[in-house]
Amino acid sequence: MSESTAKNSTERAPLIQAKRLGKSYGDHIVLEGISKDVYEGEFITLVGASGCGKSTFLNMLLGTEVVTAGKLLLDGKPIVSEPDPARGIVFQKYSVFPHLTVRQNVALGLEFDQSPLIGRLFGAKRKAALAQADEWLAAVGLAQAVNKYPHELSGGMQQRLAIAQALIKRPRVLLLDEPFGALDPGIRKDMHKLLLDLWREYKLTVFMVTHDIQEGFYLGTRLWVFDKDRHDEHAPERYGATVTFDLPVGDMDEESLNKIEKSLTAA
Ligand SMILES: Nc1ncnc2c1ncn2[C@@H]1O[C@H](COP(=O)(O)OP(=O)(O)OP(=O)(O)O)[C@@H](O)[C@H]1O
Repeated sequence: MSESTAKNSTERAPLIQAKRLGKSYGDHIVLEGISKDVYEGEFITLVGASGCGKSTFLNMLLGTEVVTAGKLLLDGKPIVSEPDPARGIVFQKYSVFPHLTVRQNVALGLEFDQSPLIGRLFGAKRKAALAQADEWLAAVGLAQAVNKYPHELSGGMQQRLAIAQALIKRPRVLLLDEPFGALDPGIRKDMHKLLLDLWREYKLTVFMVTHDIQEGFYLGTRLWVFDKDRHDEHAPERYGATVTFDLPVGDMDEESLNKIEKSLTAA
């Protein structure tokens, strides 16, 4: 990984750049001073205490939260403050239409893109969208479930559906906000394998929030720890969190690991 990072930095421009990035809600500073370059194909896992701003960071990448300090660039340009097919997101909770089949739910992403006013395609275009949905459902292991309704799926299957919904739009950046938090350990393992396979096959750049540090180490090529590096006891909202550790996975020494675990349990 460190070798590829060195190669990246000499040959390619970063896909995403955060420059002194910060986010506040009124007087509440949530994030501050984040300066990072991320290259295409990296897999960043984000860990940190609850409420420290991990989801807020993902939402700025997605464009649903505006940047309030510094810059956040995609391909050298500020991220527009609205969702874009270049960035897909998968949440822990599923967002599906219960009255539509699995296939229809996945095709819907294309229908809304190509027909924003009514969210519906007809004739050959609709057939093509349904065929693409089937391809993505096969890629995530749901080929047998295309005609089922969401309530007929297990938790793991629903999360596979959520991933297919995001991927049908061919995002370059996949944002995952604790996608496997609600799944049993065995199912989680299957989902890890699926995610790694998809990441490699489609050369995705992934940002994934997790509360499970082991998951962060196992899946990521880089692990970011969000924490405050300055505190004001009398005004806790005066300083925001930043990325206090940026670790190439695999290069972890015991001292860093102890510091991370301490910072995660301290808050
Ligand atoms: N729309 C908003 N308006 C005001 N404050 C907000 C808003 N969204 C988030 N916050 C605050 O920003 C802080 C960071 O929230 P965020 O959800 O990003 O944390 P997190 O690290 O993802 O937490 P968790 O791990 O519990 O999901 C919290 O204090 C939260 O209350």
